[in-house]
Amino acid sequence: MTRSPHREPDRRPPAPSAGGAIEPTTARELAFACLQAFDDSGFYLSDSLDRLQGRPLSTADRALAMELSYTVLRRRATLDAVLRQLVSRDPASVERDLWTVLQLGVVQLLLIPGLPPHAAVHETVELAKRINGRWGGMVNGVLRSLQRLVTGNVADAPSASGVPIVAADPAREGEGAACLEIVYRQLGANVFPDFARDPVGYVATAFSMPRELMARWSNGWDPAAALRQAAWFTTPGVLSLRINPLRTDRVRLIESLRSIGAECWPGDLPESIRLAESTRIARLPGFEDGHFSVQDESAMRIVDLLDPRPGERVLDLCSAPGGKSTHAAERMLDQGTVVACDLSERRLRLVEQSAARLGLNAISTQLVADDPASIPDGPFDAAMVDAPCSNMGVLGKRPEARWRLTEEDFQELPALQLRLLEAAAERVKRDGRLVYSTCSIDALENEGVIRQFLARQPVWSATTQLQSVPSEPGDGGFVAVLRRN
Ligand SMILES: C[S@@+](CC[C@H](N)C(=O)[O-])C[C@H]1O[C@@H](n2cnc3c(N)ncnc32)[C@H](O)[C@@H]1O
Repeated sequence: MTRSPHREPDRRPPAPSAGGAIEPTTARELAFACLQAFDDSGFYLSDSLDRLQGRPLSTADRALAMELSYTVLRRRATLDAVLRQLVSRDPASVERDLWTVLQLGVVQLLLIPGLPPHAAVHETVELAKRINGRWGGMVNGVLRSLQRLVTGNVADAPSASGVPIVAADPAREGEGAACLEIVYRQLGANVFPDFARDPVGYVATAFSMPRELMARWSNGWDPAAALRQAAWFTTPGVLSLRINPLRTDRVRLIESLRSIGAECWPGDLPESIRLAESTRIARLPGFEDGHFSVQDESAMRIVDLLDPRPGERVLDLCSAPGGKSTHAAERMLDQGTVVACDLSERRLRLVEQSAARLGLNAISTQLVADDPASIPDGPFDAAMVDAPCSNMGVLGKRPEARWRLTEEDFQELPALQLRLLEAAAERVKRDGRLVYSTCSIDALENEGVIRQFLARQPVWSATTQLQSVPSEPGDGGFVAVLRRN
């Protein structure tokens, strides 16, 4: 994706960070360090969680660090609205890292049910003191004020004083938006705009959804639908696994997952399984032995539509980290070749690691430059372009994306996407298939690119164009199947 400078959700002018780096030894410290790395350098939280774990933390601590840091990033505008009520100083003058510690405290007291409040306050004050000896008193004061501000009531309708908590109803888990339950924890003060009078302002703060992005939603502006869509994007969504048919079958994998207490059931595609709750994937039985990969069902549809067959030569132009290349090789029974290209050498290593874990030999990786001349020559029987995009269909899974996107991205990305699609198309043989996909729900990146492509390349026609709606039941995205006439 085009890198844009990171913007604070509430566009606060940058205050000095004043924290310095810490070597994390607790869940809260790890969460803070990941957020600091994101603010300093734009690092993905998932990368930081792996990188910063200097001293081994327990699985429970790591899971808590992940929940804390992801929730802070997904809900930053909401946390800021609450903090503005509590902090007497001008927020713009508060050191950035101190503000992050305060956000971590508010998340624990308001948004993550089940955390004991005294531990949340104590641990957060200790974290503040460790980063900067002078911060403990202020953090303690703000969090104690927040405890007094919470009235203890819970409502089921949006209001200016209710902080929405979004959870999945366990009885309906895996059903997408249908399983969402939203409850509102009441505060003794109004912190959000009134939903009825200013629905855009309300959703932007109560659900931390940048206004510019909401304006681009393809469902138009229906306040109730927008609220549910924003609520969905505060959750990581449905977790699906794709079985590797060369190593196991769906019935056996479901049995072995259930044998360790992981609730799961078959998904819509023959190779998909839905899990009831997110879990540490590498610990599931069969992961190391390559019995499955993690992949959303909307992403599985892409290779399903490409329909690669044993013995074919297939180009995957934007392949890393390898979700679709490995799926294609599995569908081809590991016979033939998937030429997996990418611009990023580091990410191509991930394709190789996945192929090795899954026992696939048909994948051959190829580093390319942003120049069509570096792409391997055709002819290919089939090609896919799973293009770099805005990630607008997966904002819950990619919490960083919502704060990075700019208007310029929506100008630059379609031009890059069209260029990549044309480069792949040139290498597909007559009667060959070409699939274009994104994990965006933005028309400019989807139908818009296909329209331009068909106008410029009359030998191609589109046989299918599918838009997956976020939460129905998984990620949002787009796929088009093109045929050379
Ligand atoms: C959406 S991701 C691909 C995900 C992948 N298909 C999968 O299923 O795991 C887009 C990828 O495009 C790569 N990319 C960006 N610009 C590129 C270019 N000009 N040529 C090839 N790859 C590019 C990025 O490095 C990134 O890995």
